[in-house]
Amino acid sequence: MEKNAKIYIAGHRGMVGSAIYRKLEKEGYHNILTRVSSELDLRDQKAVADFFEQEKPDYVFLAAAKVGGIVANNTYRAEFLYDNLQIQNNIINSAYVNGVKKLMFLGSSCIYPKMAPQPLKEDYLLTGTLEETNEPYAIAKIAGIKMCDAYRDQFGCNYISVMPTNLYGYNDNYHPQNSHVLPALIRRFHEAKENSAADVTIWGTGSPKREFLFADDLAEACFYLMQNYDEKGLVNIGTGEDISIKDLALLVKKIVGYEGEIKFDTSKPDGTPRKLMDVTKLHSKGWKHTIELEQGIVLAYQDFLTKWQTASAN
Ligand SMILES: NC(=O)C1=CN([C@@H]2O[C@H](COP(=O)(O)OP(=O)(O)OC[C@H]3O[C@@H](n4cnc5c(N)ncnc54)[C@H](OP(=O)(O)O)[C@@H]3O)[C@@H](O)[C@H]2O)C=CC1
Ligand SMILES: C[C@H]1O[C@H](OP(=O)(O)OP(=O)(O)OC[C@H]2O[C@@H](n3cnc4c(=O)[nH]c(N)nc43)[C@H](O)[C@@H]2O)[C@@H](O)[C@@H](O)C1=O
Repeated sequence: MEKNAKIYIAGHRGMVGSAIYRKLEKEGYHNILTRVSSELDLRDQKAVADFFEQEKPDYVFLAAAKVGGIVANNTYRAEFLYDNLQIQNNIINSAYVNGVKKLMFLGSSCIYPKMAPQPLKEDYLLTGTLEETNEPYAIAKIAGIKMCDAYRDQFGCNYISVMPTNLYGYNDNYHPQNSHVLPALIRRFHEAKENSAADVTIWGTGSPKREFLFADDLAEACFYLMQNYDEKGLVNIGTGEDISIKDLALLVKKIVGYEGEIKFDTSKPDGTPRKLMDVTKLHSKGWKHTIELEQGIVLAYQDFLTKWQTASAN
């Protein structure tokens, strides 16, 4: 990407989009195009077509999506399917119509079958049944991969698809029900410490395993792959290491400094038992993560504290 290229980050206010924005700024890119959802609803086909026709971006990072944790995915099933299909269809087609040089589509590790062998290799896509709680979201993400591939096959578009593992970091969503596990635990342990609560309840059995990548590391990978990867199909982005939800809870508890007990609410879903990424392809392209889990949680907790204190002061 040339330093004066016009680069559109869809979803620049979100956790991932804001990390990509910081990375591009740090690298000296100054022609970054952004719109918040209240200015441009990416589900609106005409609005997106007009925006692309007017702005003619050179490159696109597609990091806008309806996103949430296991309960949000399972509750807002229609929105996770409709919004995500609309957003990605509108952007990918408008990018083609307006001659975008390269586009990156962000999927998710939930595209893989629930019971796929571990670690998850890219060629396990579409080899089995999906996890029920996030099937609508996963189907939208699989359609996004296939859109990019079909536009490459038929029209020669250089559109690439990356599949991040579970993410956390600055600007995360700390909603008590709709967030992902890591921000949810940071908030719950923090509030329990502040209120001297005797125990903290976490969802499910604690036995599922998840892999976590700090969003700024993901942004580094996205930037690297945008310069060095031009292939059809998909590439996993992760660390290649995972942890049980119970051990994750113990780690967050330690970092936050909470001293009470942990309880499990087994009426809440566990979801996929394990989704460890095979990162062989990513490493072979020349990129590896740098922020380890404990260090990342410390950074995320500091970010949470800053925003929490700012919010309580207002
Ligand atoms: N968080 C995670 O653990 C993971 C995320 N991903 C993927 O990474 C990408 C980014 O996720 P993340 O940053 O966590 O999500 P966030 O929820 O933090 O950000 C999503 C962004 O999408 C924008 N958006 C949503 N709906 C619309 C709409 N209708 N019109 C315009 N903009 C819209 C929002 O814009 P605004 O702020 O202006 O409203 C928001 O900034 C997504 O594709 C997601 O699927 C993949 C794996 C894991
Ligand atoms: C990124 C990814 O995110 C989702 O899939 P998920 O990996 O299951 O995500 P999660 O972070 O919500 O949960 C991980 C595990 O943690 C347990 N858990 C414990 N306590 C809390 C808790 O308090 N909140 C949440 N959310 N989970 C909790 C929870 O029961 C589960 O076993 C999908 O959106 C999917 O589509 C997707 O792409």
